[in-house]
Amino acid sequence: MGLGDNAFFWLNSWSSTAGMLLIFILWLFLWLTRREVDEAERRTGIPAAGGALPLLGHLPQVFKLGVDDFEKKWLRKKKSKLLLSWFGNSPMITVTDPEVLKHVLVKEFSNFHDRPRRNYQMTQPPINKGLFFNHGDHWKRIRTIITPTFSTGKLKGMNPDINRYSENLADKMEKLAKSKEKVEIKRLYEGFTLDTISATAFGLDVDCINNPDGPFIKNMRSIFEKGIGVWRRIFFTLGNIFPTFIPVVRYFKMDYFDKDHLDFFIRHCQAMIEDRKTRVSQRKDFLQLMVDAELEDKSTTGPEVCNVPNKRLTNDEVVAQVFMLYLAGHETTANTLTFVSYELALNQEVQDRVIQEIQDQIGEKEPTYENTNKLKYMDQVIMETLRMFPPLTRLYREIQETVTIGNYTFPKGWTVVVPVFSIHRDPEYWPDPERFDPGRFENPKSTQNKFFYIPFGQGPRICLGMRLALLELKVSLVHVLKRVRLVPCEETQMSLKPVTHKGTLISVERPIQLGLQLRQNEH
Ligand code: HEM
Repeated sequence: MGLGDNAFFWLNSWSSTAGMLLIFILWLFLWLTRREVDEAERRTGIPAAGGALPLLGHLPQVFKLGVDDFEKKWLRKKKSKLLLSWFGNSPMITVTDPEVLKHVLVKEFSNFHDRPRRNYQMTQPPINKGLFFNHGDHWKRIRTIITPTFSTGKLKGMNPDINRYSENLADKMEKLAKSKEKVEIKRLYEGFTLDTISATAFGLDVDCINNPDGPFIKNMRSIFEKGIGVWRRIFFTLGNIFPTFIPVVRYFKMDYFDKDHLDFFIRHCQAMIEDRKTRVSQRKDFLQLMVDAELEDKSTTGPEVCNVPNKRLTNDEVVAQVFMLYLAGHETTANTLTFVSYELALNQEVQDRVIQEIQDQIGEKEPTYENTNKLKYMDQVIMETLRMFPPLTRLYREIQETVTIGNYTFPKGWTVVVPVFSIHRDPEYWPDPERFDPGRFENPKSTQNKFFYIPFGQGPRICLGMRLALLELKVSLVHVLKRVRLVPCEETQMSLKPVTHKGTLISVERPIQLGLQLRQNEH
């Protein structure tokens, strides 16, 4: 054997040894992962999805199937209503059992009161002081302070603003109907919800429907519509999957929202707060109510002492709450109006009944908080739409302390996922779930406190703006349906498969287009 042969022999045997070592390491990792999964199943009493990979967990399956189908596949396979899975190295417990959900969202609330802390950790101040991101005593204090700003009396005070912008919306739709233009319906509703939230939050008259290029509203649109860009998306995904990556996101001051546009909003909001503090204002918008709440009790210590039930909000906290109202109240309501309109266009007999009810109950009067309460069938239509298209498709909770519910153990620090969209389309609770049928809600009690219907969440962390949203939805629909009939056009998809895997908010692949017909020609 020559020198070259020798080298070849060593190289050959080195590479086969390295290969063996690699296989062994891979096997070891797989074995350790398998052991971790077995141990987690044993500890929690909850079956785990198969095929977990080292480091990645079930991510490859989630990317391949979409998160809802991934969960459905394994829940079915394991014949279970709870499922364990790993997103990277974050353990998740998916819960679809209404009985267990009752405990998670209400009965054992003290153990599940927060959304995962990574949401808060990956959002920069002051925006992370908003109610949605807040946790523990901070959340409790802020929720207590701002809840009265959504009282029945305050909502009634906002009714005239909602009517004004609904009227604008109906005018615009009437014009479009006259010119026989088909419309991308969500664009209109987004303008309407931005107008309404600007008026109710700030007292700002932006008239986004007719004047979409005003500086403030252009800025708000940019915050919500610009998207977060590739790099930020990568950083956030990594932070979500590997919590150890969160300090990197924080170090680079990565924010979910575009910094320049956000700074514009913060400056604007702070100037308005200063103005409201120095001038007596008659306005009863959210900004004023929050500034008043801050001034109500000057005797208490600073808000940093979170377990003191004081009623003071700092300027930063007021800014964060107002921003959050935009964030939580804009897209959710616009989406719901879009899907209601889509279903009414496709189900003309339902639309006829809603129109008849408006005529019977409201007639030529202005829609108000009181008289819209009489629109029982419209309620059913809205409820059924929220069943089929819940704007928030998933809820998340972080487990505070290890707790046992029935036969299951929920370990501290793990995340509970509530797949609202899947629960709302589960045939066990909703026969023929793909069919739009407002009749399901004929008896409103049939779904009250039932944890298989949770479009606004449930328990102490339920949507704070629920009643405002319902008022906005009903008042605007009254104005619109008095003037125009919603009809399908050539571009309207006859069946809609919502997208639920691109984040928590529901969306559709292609924008929904509808036709509009003047109602005055109907008689
Ligand atoms: C149809 C419209 C809406 C739907 C379906 C909706 C749904 C939801 C859901 C599912 C949650 C999470 C609940 C949970 O985690 O248990 C939530 C939270 C919240 N929503 Fe809404 N929402 C809507 C409109 C609004 C509006 C108009 C506002 C205010 C202007 C608002 C303000 C909030 C706030 C502040 C939270 C956070 C509550 C907390 O963490 O304590 N929402 N909403």
